[in-house]
Amino acid sequence: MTQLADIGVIGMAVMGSNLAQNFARNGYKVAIYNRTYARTQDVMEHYGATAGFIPTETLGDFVAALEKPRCAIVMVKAGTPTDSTIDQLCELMEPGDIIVDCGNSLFTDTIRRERTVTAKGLNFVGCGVSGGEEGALKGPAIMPGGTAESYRRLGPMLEKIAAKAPEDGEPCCTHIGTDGAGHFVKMIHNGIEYADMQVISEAYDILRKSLGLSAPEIADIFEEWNQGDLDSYLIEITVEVLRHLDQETGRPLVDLVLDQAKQKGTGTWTVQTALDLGVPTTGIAEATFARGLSSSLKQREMAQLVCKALSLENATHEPVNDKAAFIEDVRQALYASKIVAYTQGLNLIQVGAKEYHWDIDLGETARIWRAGCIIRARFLEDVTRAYRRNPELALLLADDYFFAKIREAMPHWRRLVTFATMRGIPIPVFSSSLSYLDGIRDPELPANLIQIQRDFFGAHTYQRRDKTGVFHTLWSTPDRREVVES
Ligand SMILES: NC(=O)C1=CN([C@@H]2O[C@H](COP(=O)(O)OP(=O)(O)OC[C@H]3O[C@@H](n4cnc5c(N)ncnc54)[C@H](OP(=O)(O)O)[C@@H]3O)[C@@H](O)[C@H]2O)C=CC1
Ligand SMILES: O=C(CO)[C@H](O)[C@H](O)COP(=O)(O)O
Repeated sequence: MTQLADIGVIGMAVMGSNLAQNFARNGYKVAIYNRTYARTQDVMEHYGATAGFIPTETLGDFVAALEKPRCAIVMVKAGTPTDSTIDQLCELMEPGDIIVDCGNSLFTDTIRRERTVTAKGLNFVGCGVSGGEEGALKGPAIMPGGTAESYRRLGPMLEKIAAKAPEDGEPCCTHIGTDGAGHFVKMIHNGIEYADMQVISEAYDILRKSLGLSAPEIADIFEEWNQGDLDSYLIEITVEVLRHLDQETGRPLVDLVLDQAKQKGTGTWTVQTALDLGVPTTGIAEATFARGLSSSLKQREMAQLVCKALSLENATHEPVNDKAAFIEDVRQALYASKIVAYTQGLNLIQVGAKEYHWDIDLGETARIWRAGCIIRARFLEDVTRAYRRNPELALLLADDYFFAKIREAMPHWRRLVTFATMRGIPIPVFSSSLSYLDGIRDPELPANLIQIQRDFFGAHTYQRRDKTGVFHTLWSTPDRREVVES
């Protein structure tokens, strides 16, 4: 009798085919399926011989090829394609089987899908996977949601294919929480990814515009930074990218790439969720808006024309006297802004967990981000330690270790933000992160004025510093008497 598959993967594009190979390399028999069969054939042609796959042409064949209780991973385009694949699977699978969505699904979709699928007696796990093409193949960071029971069955397989942290060899996979928790955490991982990429880009921009450095020269600086606190996958690939020369022109490829950043949506979802939950996630928001600004072609064209006509294109040109000190200012601003982005992202996870009743362990979350995923960094070992010291830590930057780092960065950061502002170099995340810090530490924000303006035009009431209660001033009466609201 033909051996049945331990697990199946649907979707043979980059992520699904690599994930399937990863399972096979780890000793699992894997059934594979793709809507367009040619893609499955292509995978078989390239990897079939070594991988021990069971190729299937129809979803019915795919389901029939799985050992019971069946475990089917869906790795297709997020949104409607994922819905239709899950709907078709529900028709073919049996109670007790598990459908695992490993795509970048919106967590609220996952909550909805889990309800629908479990109502049919099947199990559903929304599972975040990060690491891109290479991670899927060699070991991604895996963020599964769903029930503890599903994790008992699925967890060992996922932990086996997950990345292992270099510090202790632990798998970068943990049961994040019920229903949409895994996709929620993956979404915020991506939001932090946006902020991390933006701060690296701001550093690159300042270095080229202020010091006139070439891409390979900036790569040398980043390579040095990668030996210290900033050691991370994103800095590492930036070094490679900045050194890469276009084969046709011999020029750095980065200089030839259009400055218009695209996005698939996870950053936007993070910001929308942050707004819904009222969590200030300014670094991620500015990073997302910066991508939007770069792609606002008509507006950019108009602004460039107007500024030229008004001779406003050049702000002051403060010279850089001490190049080494300046580069250190940039490094410190990058590091401090990164601490702020993580502070905000992790705060959003805390608030989301409360709202959606998930028991999310932030130390565990940081632990599984240490390897495999796009934001992997030495830094995450320090974040893990901070939450191990205090699992309830409400503000990462208030942890002793990170606060000391912020304190050290502060003069460099302020100097750099001032310099870039005077020079007219856009630094949306460097500057908004500094403002966030200045705001969150300020015992006297101007929100008192906003409250009283709201009371003036809308009778929205206010509270007072000097006594308890809720108050309203009768602004439209001649004596403007204050009344106590019940
Ligand atoms: N690329 C990355 O770095 C990462 C991607 N992800 C997520 O993983 C998932 C897969 O990503 P990726 O490998 O890049 O592939 P894509 O997101 O480009 O999706 C392509 C796959 O989806 C299938 N598909 C598209 N529409 C349908 C449909 N209507 N019904 C059934 N199948 C359909 C395609 O099948 P067909 O060949 O027939 O068109 C193909 O297998 C996505 O959800 C993505 O967001 C997660 C982490 C990282
Ligand atoms: O999930 C990922 C990595 O973790 C993907 O690479 C993600 O699609 C990248 O997002 P965007 O296309 O919006 O930049």
